[in-house]
Amino acid sequence: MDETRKDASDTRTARVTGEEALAMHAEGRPGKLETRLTKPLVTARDLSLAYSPGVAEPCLHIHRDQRLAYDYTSKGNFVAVVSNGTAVLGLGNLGALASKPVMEGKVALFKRFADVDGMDLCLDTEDVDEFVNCVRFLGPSFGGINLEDIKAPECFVIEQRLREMMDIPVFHDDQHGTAIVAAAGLINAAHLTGRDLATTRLVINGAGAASIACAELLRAMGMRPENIIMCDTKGVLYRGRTEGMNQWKSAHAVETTARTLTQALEGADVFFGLSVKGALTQEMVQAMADKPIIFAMANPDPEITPEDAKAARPDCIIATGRSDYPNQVNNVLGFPFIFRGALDVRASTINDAMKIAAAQALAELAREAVPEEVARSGAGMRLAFGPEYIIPNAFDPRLISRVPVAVAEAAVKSGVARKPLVDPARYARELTNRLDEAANALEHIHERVRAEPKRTVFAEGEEENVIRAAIAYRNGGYGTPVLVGREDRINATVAGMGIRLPDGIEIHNARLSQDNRRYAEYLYEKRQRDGYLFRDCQRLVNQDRNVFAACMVALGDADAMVTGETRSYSAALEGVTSVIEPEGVLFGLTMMVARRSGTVLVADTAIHERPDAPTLATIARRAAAAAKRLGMEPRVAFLSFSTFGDPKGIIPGSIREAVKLLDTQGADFEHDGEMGADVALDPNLRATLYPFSRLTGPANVLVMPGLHAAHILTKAVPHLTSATSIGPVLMGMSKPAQIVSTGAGVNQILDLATLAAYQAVRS
Ligand SMILES: NC(=O)C1=CN([C@@H]2O[C@H](COP(=O)(O)OP(=O)(O)OC[C@H]3O[C@@H](n4cnc5c(N)ncnc54)[C@H](OP(=O)(O)O)[C@@H]3O)[C@@H](O)[C@H]2O)C=CC1
Ligand SMILES: CC(=O)C(=O)O
Ligand SMILES: [Mg+2]
Repeated sequence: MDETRKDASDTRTARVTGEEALAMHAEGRPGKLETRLTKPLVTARDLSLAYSPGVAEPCLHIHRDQRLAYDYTSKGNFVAVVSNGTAVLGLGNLGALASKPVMEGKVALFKRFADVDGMDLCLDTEDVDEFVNCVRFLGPSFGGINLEDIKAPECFVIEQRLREMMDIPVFHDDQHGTAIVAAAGLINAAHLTGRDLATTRLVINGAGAASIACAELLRAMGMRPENIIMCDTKGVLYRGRTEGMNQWKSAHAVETTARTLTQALEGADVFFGLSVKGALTQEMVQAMADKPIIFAMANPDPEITPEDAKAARPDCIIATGRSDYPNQVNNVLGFPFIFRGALDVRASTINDAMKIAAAQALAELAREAVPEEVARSGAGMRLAFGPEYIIPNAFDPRLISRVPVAVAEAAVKSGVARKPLVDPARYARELTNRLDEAANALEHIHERVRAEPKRTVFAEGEEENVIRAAIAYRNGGYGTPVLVGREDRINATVAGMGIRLPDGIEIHNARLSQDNRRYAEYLYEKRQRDGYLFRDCQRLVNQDRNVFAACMVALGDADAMVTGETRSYSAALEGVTSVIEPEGVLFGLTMMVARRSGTVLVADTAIHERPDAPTLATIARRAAAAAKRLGMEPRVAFLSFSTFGDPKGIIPGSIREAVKLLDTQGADFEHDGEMGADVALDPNLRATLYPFSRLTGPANVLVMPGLHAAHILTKAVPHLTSATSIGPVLMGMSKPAQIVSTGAGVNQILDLATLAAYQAVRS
């Protein structure tokens, strides 16, 4: 993995270091997965229902009718990701155990992008019979089998035999997922360069799982076999070659005089790299036809970098398998959505019709006008159909409603669905609801900042977590971090971390800064009638890093700031607001990202201990506006201990007044209250007890009656559930400044630094 350098010509985004990747995997509960219960198991009654004796009922019903397993168990939404680690990405045979991070990652992607549950199974055998038996006997637990990173040619035999034996979809992702996504990209790249697939000349480097499947799918889509030349470690697969061959390679051997990749590429239209890092040279690229199409898909490092390919041939279209370059041709765009569609119609298999439908849906999506929230996310990328955007971005919210529908319809038409697809339009709507728009929006916020990088001050620059966050900020392409602190202290901390401070991070020592006088004068001008003498201002600028950092932002020497790790929230806020004034009502907005109920915004989580009615109404309006910016349709609930007058109390009075104020102001978003949190979040409860309530779904903006309740809710929930809490994000400052909670970790600091930078992008 490339480490830390980033220069102006580097168009890559979201870069991470190996150290960061290790830290992420080790943090908290190691790995990326855990099991979550979908039913309560609290009381003896729960136990009697979920386990003995109650569990006997579904067992007996399933015994009588196997199809009922889909009604009474997780089978229908559960996919096994199975590998023996013989071809882990492009890293080679790392063995079963070392493949586990990738397999956990695939399960995570299934969940994140298509709400498919999964389990990684790393099988410690290279024996085909053992592998096949192991998987076939596990079949009853799963609705589908996703084979992953098993090397050729064993993968072909394993998949074929399992498909014959099992009545659920068995899909080797590296073969078919890759082929589907690469085919979609090629359809569009050929269109852009005026090529007809029937006459296009393709060279594939690699003759393993992914390569053979790509060649087969492209043949099925109209490419001529003689126009596809495949190479492996021994060179071209030509007719008559005997060395290093097998029956799958032989099926793709062609009549040609070319013997090496270099010779094969002379005049070729397209290169597919499904081999190893660095296999394609600039000289080879220069020998290709006009407007060459280069898909360097080896992971984690491509056959050629986009920078090198573009330098050799500025007219090329280049794609890689990575998330940090434009045009990611990676099976992540395929397997989550293909299984989603297959599972939803209980397909017995994933056939060619379903694969082609998926490829076409992907290709068509890239050609459509890009919705605003996706278009504005481009970091140096042109997110309009063209050479830099031939395939949708993995975070495109339209993928979930398009690809599974195409796959499910193809399954029904080709006769492999065991459940009808009654109303495709309704199915598409249900699919959209499976995706958490707000969680997606966070990625778009990050992308937006990458597109307009900002100079952000990290006020507590001597702290290790702050330094780590600043490095991640810089490596992520969000802009230039400025650490406030003493250079020798910062360097000592960095040395203690066992790393070097990368270029592109600035250090400003508040005590020695040449700007101090300017900052002190600015502060004096502002505060002279609030009891501050000039020397007080000088002392504050010299000694209080929050004041110094805030002056940098206020005077335009930086775009945004983040602080708070070492000070109490109120102390940090006092320092910052002595320089940067609030605009209107200042409040804290916390984003609770919960898988089950979606994202919920909570306000005010930072400032007002007991907000009055006008303040509550303003907070609600501004929180609703923030929800809209995140792509949510706001449903605002004013929370209380009482619901619509029962029981009575003082606080509900001011809440009711706030609701009335919004009504008289003609607020253009759903709002209601006062109500308990359960009533707000459970529309069924509301429908039964309070049918007059005006909210049309679960509340997604919770306006809290006071700081006590807000603080307790947002601090307790992440510990009690799997929800993630981001914030409080300070809303209503006249310049972008964010304050983390005392003792915040690297990710929290980075999150708020990025959000501060985003506020700078928008202002
Ligand atoms: N972007 C994406 O979505 C995907 C990318 N890939 C990438 O494709 C690559 C191959 O994966 P997969 O097919 O599963 O693995 P396999 O092990 O099945 O196949 C690897 C193939 O690469 C060939 N190869 C290795 N080194 C070279 C070289 N220097 N020159 C030419 N050929 C070479 C091997 O040749 P030989 O037969 O002679 O040993 C073999 O045919 C990996 O880098 C992987 O990350 C895979 C799936 C998806
Ligand atoms: C993306 C993937 O599956 C691979 O590189 O193996
Ligand atoms: Mg793979």
